[in-house]
Amino acid sequence: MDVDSLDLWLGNRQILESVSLSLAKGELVALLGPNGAGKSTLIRTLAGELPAPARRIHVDGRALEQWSRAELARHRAVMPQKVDLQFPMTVQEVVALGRPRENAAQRQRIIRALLTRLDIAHLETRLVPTLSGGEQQRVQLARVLAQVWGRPDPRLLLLDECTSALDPAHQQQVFQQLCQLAREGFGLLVAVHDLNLAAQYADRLILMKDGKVFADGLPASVLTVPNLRDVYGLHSRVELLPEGYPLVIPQTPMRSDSAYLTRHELPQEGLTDETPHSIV
Ligand SMILES: Nc1ncnc2c1ncn2[C@@H]1O[C@H](COP(=O)(O)OP(=O)(O)OP(=O)(O)O)[C@@H](O)[C@H]1O
Repeated sequence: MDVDSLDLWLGNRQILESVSLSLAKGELVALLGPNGAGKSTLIRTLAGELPAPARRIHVDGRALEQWSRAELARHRAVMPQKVDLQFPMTVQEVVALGRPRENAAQRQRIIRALLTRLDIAHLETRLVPTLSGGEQQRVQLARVLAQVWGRPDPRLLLLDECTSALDPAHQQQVFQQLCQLAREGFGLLVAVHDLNLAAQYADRLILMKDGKVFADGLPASVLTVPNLRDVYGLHSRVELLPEGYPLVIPQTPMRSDSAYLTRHELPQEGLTDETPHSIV
């Protein structure tokens, strides 16, 4: 997938400005940036869900607007940030939604494989609305993966915060699966807030700010102290681990907003009337 100088307006607001990026097969790219930077909007635009100007987005060399909805549905899968399922459907039924026209035996094989990969095989017959937030997130990921599983190229996955509700062990497990998918030839663009998870697993990071690409490159070149200060307004320490990727240790938000206090500056006796509300 290639994006060339993409602008996007919603109503009278410009949300994306001159965004250019590429995503190759076999590549896991993490999309980073503060709240409101434009990550979800970019993912929805690349997915064909928001109307983009013509010839700005190419999938496998062909302009996005030349793909039919059915073609796109077969070749890319999208996991939105929020999936709120209220219907009393089982895990198996929800994952099967990702593969509606497959013959029953093959569909069952795919579902089993995905449930095992995402550590939810034991939940197969449970009703999804009764699951925990993290369990539901893994079910939705399995449903999304079912759409593209075993299908021919191009296989593109656009995932918007697919691990935000997961405990650290399951975050690691899901990202290991995403790396495995990249090795199998998928191209993955994954919006994520966890900088260290992104640094650990992504081949490349794209850091957004105010609807623009601020930095795009290897984790160690993107997750730098100045970049984190300029994009997030965050003081941080960054250490290069022996494993070869950076570790970000967030410190405090910038002092320009005097409402923030470091832990050592917090009042010893609990909150007082003088304590800024923003630390409550
Ligand atoms: N339909 C819309 N109309 C107007 N503005 C919108 C619309 N959808 C999103 N926005 C705005 O676009 C900006 C980018 O939103 P977006 O959801 O893409 O950010 P994000 O980087 O995914 O944020 P987060 O990390 O909080 O999920 C925000 O300022 C948001 O308020």
